[in-house]
Formats: sequence, C-alpha cells, structure tokens
Amino acid sequence: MKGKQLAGEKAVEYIEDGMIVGLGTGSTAYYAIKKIGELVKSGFKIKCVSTSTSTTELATTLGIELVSLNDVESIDITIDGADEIDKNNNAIKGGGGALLFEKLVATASKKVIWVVDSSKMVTKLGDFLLPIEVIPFGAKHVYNTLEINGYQPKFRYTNEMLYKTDSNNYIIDVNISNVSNYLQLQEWLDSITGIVEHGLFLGSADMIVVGSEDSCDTLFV
Ligand SMILES: O=C[C@H](O)[C@H](O)[C@H](O)COP(=O)(O)O
Repeated sequence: MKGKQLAGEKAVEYIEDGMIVGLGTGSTAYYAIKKIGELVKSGFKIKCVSTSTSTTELATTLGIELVSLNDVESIDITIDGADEIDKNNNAIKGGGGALLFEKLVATASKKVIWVVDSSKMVTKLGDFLLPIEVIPFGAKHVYNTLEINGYQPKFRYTNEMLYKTDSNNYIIDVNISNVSNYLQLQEWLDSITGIVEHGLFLGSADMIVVGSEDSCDTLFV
C-alpha cells in the first residue's frame, strides 16, 4: 500500500498551476487524486478530466473542478495506474474496467505518467489477464473468436452479474501469457468487430513512477 501512495503522490509534483490534468482510475491513482485535492485547496487552478465514475465521485468530494474531454483541446498531464508494465514500457490496464476512457484520455494527453508499486513491474506481460471491452450485442461471438484462438476468455462478473463498464459494455478477460508479439495482438484485437477497446497500452507512457516501501524511482521513457 505504501508503494502506491508514494508513487501516486510523487507524480503530482509534475503538475503545474493552470494545467489540464487527466485523472486515472484505481487504488494508486487514488493517492494522486487525493494529493491533487490538496493542491486545489492550496489555490492551484487546475481543471481535470476524469476516466471513470469512481474517479469522478472522488474528485468531486475533494472539490476538484472536472471538465469533459470534449471541452478541452488536449490534456497537459495524465496520472494513471497500471496492472502490469514490462521492461519495454508496455502495459496491461483495465483491471478496474476503466480502460476505454483511460485510453481516450491518454491519447489526448501531452504527457502520461503511470504510477505503480514495484509488484507491477514484470519481465513479461501476462500473469494479469488482459481486459477486453466488448459491446453486449453479439458478445458471445467475440468470446468464441477469442476462445478458438487460444486466449481462454472469461466474461468478468461482479456480484454474480455480468460486469458492466461505465459505457454499459461487458469485459472479457483473456490470457496473453503465451504472446510475445504485442503489436500483432493489438492489431488483431483492433480488427475484431464488437471489441470496443482493450487494455494493451504499448509504450504509451512518458514517465513511470514506481513506489516501494520507503522510496520511489522515476523512469523517463
Ligand atoms: O481500470 C483500471 C485501471 O486501468 C487501473 O489504473 C489499473 O487497474 C490499476 O489499478 P490499481 O492501481 O488499483 O492497481
């Protein structure tokens, strides 16, 4: 827990007064958002774009001004978590189901900082299942395609109900531990009708802040 806090809070040091800031989702981004709340209380004038309803709720309680992604030209800096990051700066994201908005916000950002504890840094992606967001219509057919191709798909459930994203889509989690060419996998997933987005974020961060028990390292990538 300490590593997440150290990383989340460290990344906030890169925010300057007047910036437009992308707010990630999850238990590490949580610490960054709390710290941003303190900046706002101290007088910083920043506007933020949220990546999920849970982040919107947190930011609102902290008095952070939120704007729609549609209402900004670009985002100066985004701070977001990740589920796994390999040595080539490729990540799996979406454990919390926010991958679609997170990818849209990251794409619109001039600088992206991933904040993680050291357990998220891996040699190879794939211990964590890759989340794939699919529209409900025909979702079983997308599932079948993933299954036939060996990805051991699992529909995500919460409280015994199919999990629904903020866009009311389903998540299918797949096993990519046998994959070595992520670019090829990305291209293939992007080509499947019914897949809205997936949690492969290939080389899309500018900086990674890795927290451990008592310190954190900043990697510029
Ligand atoms: O959908 C959720 C996001 O991609 C999170 O940033 C990711 O799952 C990491 O979350 P946490 O910091 O809670 O481990």
